Amino acid sequence: MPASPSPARLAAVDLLDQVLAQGRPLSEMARLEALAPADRAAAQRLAIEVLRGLERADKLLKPHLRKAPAVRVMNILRLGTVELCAGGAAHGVVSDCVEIAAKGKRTQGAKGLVNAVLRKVAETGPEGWARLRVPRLPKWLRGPLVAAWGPEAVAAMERAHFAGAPLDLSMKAGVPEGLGGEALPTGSVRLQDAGQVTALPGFGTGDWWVQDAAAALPVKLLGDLRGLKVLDMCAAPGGKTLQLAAAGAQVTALDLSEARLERVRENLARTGLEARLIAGDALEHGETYDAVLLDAPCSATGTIRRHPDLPHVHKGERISELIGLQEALLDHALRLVKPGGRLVYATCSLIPDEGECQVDEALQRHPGLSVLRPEAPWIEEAWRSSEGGLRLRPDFWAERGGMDGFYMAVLQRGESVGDFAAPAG
Ligand SMILES: C[S@@+](CC[C@H](N)C(=O)[O-])C[C@H]1O[C@@H](n2cnc3c(N)ncnc32)[C@H](O)[C@@H]1O
Repeated sequence: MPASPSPARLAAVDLLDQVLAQGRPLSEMARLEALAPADRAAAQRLAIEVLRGLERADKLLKPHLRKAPAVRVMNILRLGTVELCAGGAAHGVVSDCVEIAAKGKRTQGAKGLVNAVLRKVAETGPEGWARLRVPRLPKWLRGPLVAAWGPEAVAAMERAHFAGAPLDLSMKAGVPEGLGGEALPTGSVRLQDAGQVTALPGFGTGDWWVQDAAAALPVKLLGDLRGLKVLDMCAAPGGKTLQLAAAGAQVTALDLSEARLERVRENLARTGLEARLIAGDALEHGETYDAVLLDAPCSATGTIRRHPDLPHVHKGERISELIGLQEALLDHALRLVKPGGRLVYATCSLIPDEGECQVDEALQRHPGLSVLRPEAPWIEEAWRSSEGGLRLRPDFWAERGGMDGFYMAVLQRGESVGDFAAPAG
């Protein structure tokens, strides 16, 4: 009887098929639910490592393949190559990959190929790996980013994507005993090799939540929120809702997706924080607030170091539609904030059309609108952009382990923006 391959490796190949053959993101992982938590975490980690190193793996495999094999066979080979080049024990990796091929009707015939190719990769691959260039972003994204930030900055971003990301946590109050990690100047706690998140001190007691250090900054720009009525206009999965609630605001968390809002509900329950939840289209919401946070839907290109599947799942086809939605949401958010109140506009995008340009254009559309210069000891001058916002990039804080790409600006409305006429009925 053939030996069973490791469940984590088998699931990692399924995940790679899902992303690279079906164009579905890693976050849709229904099939992983049957796995033990440690195997699920290992499968995700392996799939992420392969996606980060995909360009190198394909270059190393090419000389050993006379013609391109079926996608699943290629994904088995990619997994084996990345593991071997990261120092994985050749015997275990090769025999597991052969067993994964043996398990599938359409891959059984490629068992011999998998065995022969991975044995060759085991001999010379690890040395060749280090000589290959840092994997590049796909053309649809690289072009606009080079135009915006220049070739050197984009090369630095690619190095940050390839290096991956540490785990950043936002604290509800103090840091729980035994958590360890580095206290970042912006207030987050950073763990370099965290392992299983649910096993860390303070998870069960809801003392913190996972949130990239850059993603934690837009809420900080809203200032003192104690007792204020605040709208989180695009709230799910809720990292910023938790921050707003922990800062003492009376929070309304709104999101179009009922399913994603469920994640906000779970996060509130775990942390013991409170917010009013509304599922619906923010463009139809008509209440006014002391402050509004608009963390708008976007290309999410700032999160590629955590989500290397993203450039394979999206090819930029939705960006112009997203830019239109951001503009409509920003105009509407201005009507929902009381005159004199603050609105923070944010996106986890590296594309200026979704950040700097949105604010520039809003200033032209609304003569009563101003951008407030954010002031805080943790703000670095290099982060400031000309229209008054903050631009964060994955290549910043390189010595500390980077940060997600983000854009954020604090807007203050005057009287002339115009109020929202709630739909009748
Ligand atoms: C960038 S995510 C928000 C992340 C969230 N603020 C956090 O920190 O966890 C954008 C969210 O906008 C929601 N969304 C998209 N269009 C919307 C609309 N018209 N009204 C309300 N929410 C919308 C999406 O469902 C998605 O959850």
